[in-house]
Amino acid sequence: MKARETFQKWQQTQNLPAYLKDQLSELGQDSNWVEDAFGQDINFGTAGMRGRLEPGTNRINLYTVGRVTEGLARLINEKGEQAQNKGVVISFDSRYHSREFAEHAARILGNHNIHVYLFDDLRPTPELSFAVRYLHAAAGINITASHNAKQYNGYKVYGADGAQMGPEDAERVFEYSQRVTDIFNVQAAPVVQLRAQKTLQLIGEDIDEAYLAALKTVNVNPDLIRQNADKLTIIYTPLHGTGKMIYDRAFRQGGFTNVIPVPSQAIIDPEFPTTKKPNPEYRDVFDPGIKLANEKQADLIIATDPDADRMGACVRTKNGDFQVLTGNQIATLMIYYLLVNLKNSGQLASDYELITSVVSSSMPFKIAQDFGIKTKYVLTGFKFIGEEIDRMSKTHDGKFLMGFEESYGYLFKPFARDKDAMQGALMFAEVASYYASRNMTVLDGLNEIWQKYGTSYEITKAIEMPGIGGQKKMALLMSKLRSEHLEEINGVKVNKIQDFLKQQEITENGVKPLAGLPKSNVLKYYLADETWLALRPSGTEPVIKAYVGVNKPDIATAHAAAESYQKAMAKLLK
Ligand SMILES: O=P(O)(O)OC[C@H]1O[C@H](O)[C@H](O)[C@@H](O)[C@@H]1O
Repeated sequence: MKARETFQKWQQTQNLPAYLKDQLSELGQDSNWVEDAFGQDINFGTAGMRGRLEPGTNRINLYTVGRVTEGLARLINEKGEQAQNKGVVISFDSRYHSREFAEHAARILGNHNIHVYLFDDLRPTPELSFAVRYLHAAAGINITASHNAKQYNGYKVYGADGAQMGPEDAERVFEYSQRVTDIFNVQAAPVVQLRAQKTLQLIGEDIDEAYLAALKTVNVNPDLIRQNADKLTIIYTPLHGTGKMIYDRAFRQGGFTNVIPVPSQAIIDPEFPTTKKPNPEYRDVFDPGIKLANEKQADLIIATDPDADRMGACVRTKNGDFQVLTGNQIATLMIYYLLVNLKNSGQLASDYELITSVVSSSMPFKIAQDFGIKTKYVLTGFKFIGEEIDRMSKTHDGKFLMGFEESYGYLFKPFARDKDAMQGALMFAEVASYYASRNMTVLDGLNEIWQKYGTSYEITKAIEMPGIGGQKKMALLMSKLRSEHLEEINGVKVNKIQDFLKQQEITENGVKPLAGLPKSNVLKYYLADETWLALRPSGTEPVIKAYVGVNKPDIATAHAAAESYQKAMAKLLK
């Protein structure tokens, strides 16, 4: 059906809630919006479905949530009674309509006789991942748009292993959802009936306790933490979201006794009023934390995004200012600390494995290789780290030590199979304790690592290309660059190009197949000066991402080089 016809059908639908009707008449004035919102069905990206909270088949609303849940329900029904009884765990974040969508999904699954465990209140994404495994459920759903702006919501789907569904399963859920002929008529059973039948079960504190018990296993040197607890004051912000539900107990039981929340950001609020985007990548989200840190003379601020899967940190510099660390820098500090600790305690084994994405820093890999452990690259999306952990657990080939992505995602203990900001926060606080025990700050620690391994510095830039026009532009740019086989960038020779879509590796000696990873629209360039560059359209936001990683003798040179490469990339994307 054409976009306009579908739009008209929505306009004529009687029972549409008033807020959607209002949005339809307001936004529907713009024909580009109609084309974008109704021209296609919203599909799975890097981390499930994500879109603006608006009417439309390419948006997140009660109907698109209903349709995809119906797809999941049919898939589970097809697997049979055992899968139905194992059930689905559902959680939600602090966004507008999150609870409503979660309950709607519960009622649709219940209508298919599928057992549902519904969290009684908002909870972190990693806790949902943990709960799927803990309850031996068949699947999980989380209603969240993670770190996106307040206008967004989303739908993450998990498999029985607790990882977000990989592309094949997600494709099946999508396919099944496409069999729904009337998006306005997906059947949902009444809550009272589902409760009476015991098909719908509420969960909450019971899972919190189990998750907290698991979180106790994350820190590797509790004595060190205890001995240095007084030296460390941590300011913590949940950025108006789910971290609020668990952080206090998690830090306290870990031995971190001086943790002070940022009051204005510890209010659960779908407006995210203190930020433009509640994303711990950005300096402005730390502003209230910096103010508090100055009052309390704290050197470290930890932030978790609204669904508490991303963790970021801001640290005091020598001149008293504050600096936001990149996800790569945080991961570098963490892996170095972990490996030093393993070595010092005589537990370092060569089958430990570090997993990261092809667009993350090469520094943690350099460190891991120096300590003689295994390393593995996967595509962007924590589900691929989840898949690799699953492979290891089945084959016993490799022992999971850490997974990370430059996008502020870390995991250490596989009781959760998605990035876990609570694990990240506990580990980073331990890293800070380690340096405090040596009368150093984490920035001193980073400098020490750079002196040993050389300075690596990465910048990721996201260039906005919204709507269907933006999608077309991104596709054109990628295919143009793909065909160009650039020989130099910014005056430096390109030694190798990896094309993850064509699965080819291009060097001056010709074209070789690139094996080992599924197809993905990513181009990666390796340059003669140890720089790598990558380009890919984001799977969670309407942006194209340009990644630059340089390796230089010192940080000032590295900064300058990375900026200059970013400018060169921006020109390529004109
Ligand atoms: O670059 P994108 O496709 O937007 O994805 C960026 C990140 O988004 C989410 O946080 C996913 O959970 C991550 O796995 C991913 O790295």
